[in-house]
Amino acid sequence: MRAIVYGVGAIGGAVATALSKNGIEVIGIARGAQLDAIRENGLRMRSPDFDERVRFDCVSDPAEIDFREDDAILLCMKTQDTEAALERLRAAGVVEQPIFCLQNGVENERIALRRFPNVHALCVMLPASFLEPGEVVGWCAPRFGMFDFGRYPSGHDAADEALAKAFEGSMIEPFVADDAMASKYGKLLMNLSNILQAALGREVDYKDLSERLKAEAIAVYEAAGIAWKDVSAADPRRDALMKTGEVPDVPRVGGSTAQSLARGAGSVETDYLNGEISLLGRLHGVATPLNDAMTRLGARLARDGAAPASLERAELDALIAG
Ligand SMILES: NC(=O)C1=CN([C@@H]2O[C@H](COP(=O)(O)OP(=O)(O)OC[C@H]3O[C@@H](n4cnc5c(N)ncnc54)[C@H](OP(=O)(O)O)[C@@H]3O)[C@@H](O)[C@H]2O)C=CC1
Ligand SMILES: CC(C)(CO)C(=O)C(=O)O
Repeated sequence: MRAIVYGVGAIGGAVATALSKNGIEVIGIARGAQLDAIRENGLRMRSPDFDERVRFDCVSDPAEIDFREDDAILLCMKTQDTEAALERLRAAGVVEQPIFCLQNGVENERIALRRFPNVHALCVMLPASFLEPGEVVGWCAPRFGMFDFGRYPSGHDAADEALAKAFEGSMIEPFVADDAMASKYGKLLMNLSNILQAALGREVDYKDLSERLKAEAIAVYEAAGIAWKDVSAADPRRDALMKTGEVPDVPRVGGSTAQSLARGAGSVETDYLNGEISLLGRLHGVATPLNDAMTRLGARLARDGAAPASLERAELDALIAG
């Protein structure tokens, strides 16, 4: 198998590192300063017990790749960038190769399945940061993280087995699962708080709001008949594989949404996180006022170019009350 890692940020960087170090051929697709840095010096990946620079081929567009039958395409960009990326894959002649969605939320698989027949869902349990070109940090050890994956919408096939083999013994633990989407719906419950952390910062207590966001989502799942699995800290697999630690001289800004704000990316993924709950709520007649408010807040913070932790808790409470 050859891995095409499309979007070499926090997750793509960790994946490219784990696979390259495991002897798998990797081609990254990156852009901007990240592409320049990787081409010049490779990618530095750090975690609480890991600090290495890996080198792998990196291109700026799928058109530069001579695609092969044994390629696995790993989508590692934010959801708002998926459609444009898939169009570039289509233009490059990709048709049958398996496309794995290593992304939060549950919409990427649907976006991909409109265009490609062979789509796989992958639940990413791997907290990582990408803040400087050429550098990615993972926050867990002894593994960077673990993945549940299988064919979309359910089941698994030879492509999943091949990807599991590629990760076997690597810094990322693979789990082939017939119900990977249940893990992804479970993961979405965690990601509903991304926007709270991005707006308020890591030091502020927002547990009460997290619980309310989750309660709305679970009510929506019940109304929609959606199955979900708990992949949070309560997942016993985490004990042996994923202990959160410190990385010397690297401050932790926060999750993927906070990092988008910190990098001034100009967009956040909130429409596909809290917005997914709003969408499902509207489709199934369940009110989701807090997720609605958080979706609006995400759009506002991105529009304003806000920094992470730019809102006081009292301001947020007023905004929710309003
Ligand atoms: N970070 C984390 O801890 C976790 C993230 N996730 C999920 O993983 C997914 C990826 O997140 P994350 O790695 O944090 O995101 P990042 O923003 O760190 O990385 C995505 C990278 O893809 C690049 N990219 C986007 N579109 C293209 C394109 N068309 N061509 C080339 N490069 C492109 C982006 O470039 P640019 O910066 O120029 O936009 C960026 O470098 C998201 O769905 C996220 O929610 C899941 C679990 C944990
Ligand atoms: C759960 C969490 C917060 C881990 O970093 C994540 O998935 C993200 O950052 O989007």
